Amino acid sequence: MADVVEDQKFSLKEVLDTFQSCLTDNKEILIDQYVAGWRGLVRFMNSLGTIFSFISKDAVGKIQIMANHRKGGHGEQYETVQSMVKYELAHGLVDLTKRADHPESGCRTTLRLHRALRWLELFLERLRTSGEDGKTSAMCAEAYNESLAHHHSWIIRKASLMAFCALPGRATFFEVMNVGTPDQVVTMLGEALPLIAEVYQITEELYAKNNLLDLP
Ligand SMILES: CCCCCCCCCCCCC/C=C/[C@@H](O)[C@H](COP(=O)(O)O)NC(=O)CCCCCCCCCCCCCCC
Repeated sequence: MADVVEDQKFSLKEVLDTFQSCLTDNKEILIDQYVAGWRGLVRFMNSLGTIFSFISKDAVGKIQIMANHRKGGHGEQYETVQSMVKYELAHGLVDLTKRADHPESGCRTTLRLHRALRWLELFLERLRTSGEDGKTSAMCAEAYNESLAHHHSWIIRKASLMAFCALPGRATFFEVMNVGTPDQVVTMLGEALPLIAEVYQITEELYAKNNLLDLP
């Protein structure tokens, strides 16, 4: 796991830059950069406390699956989300209706991260527009209930909502982001969000077009 999540100081700028660099000129999504964006986010989450380790563990597992696809014999087919979808569908490498021979397909793994990206977008938007006394746990829970919660079991929903209660207040949260003053954080969020939303939208449309939005 050490090669997946290194112990470096997190900066939100890094996520902004990484998600920016994952979009090619013709709007394809580069998997290396997409996965690197998630690595940065997981690193940040780890710095918030061990209560988030069950989330971190799942995310790291998925990051590792995608890294393995890239390192594997067909790694070049996994350069972008678009080429991955084309390759895996053409070769019958995706379990479409029930989990069977391909529980670690790139398509279903990316779908899980993709759904989490929607949570991130909703959460960051709430953080950006919140007042000084805004409650991060409530913002996080609202964003979760509007997105990922629809795809999680009762027990995962309960555990997640409990973990969110351990989130630090807005001021501390902004400090840990390591970006600068609260105003600078808000500016950074304003710059990062349209890119995250674009990456999400492109993936959503690609998955919808290929009937992949409900992969088991
Ligand atoms: C900062 C607070 C962090 C809040 C994180 C909110 C996301 C909550 C996700 C809860 C996942 C619980 C663990 C288990 C999940 C799996 O069941 C489930 C389904 O997988 P399966 O089909 O293979 O079984 N997995 C998933 O939905 C993927 C979850 C991936 C979560 C990645 C979360 C990374 C969070 C990074 C936070 C960074 C905040 C940055 C703010 C500037």
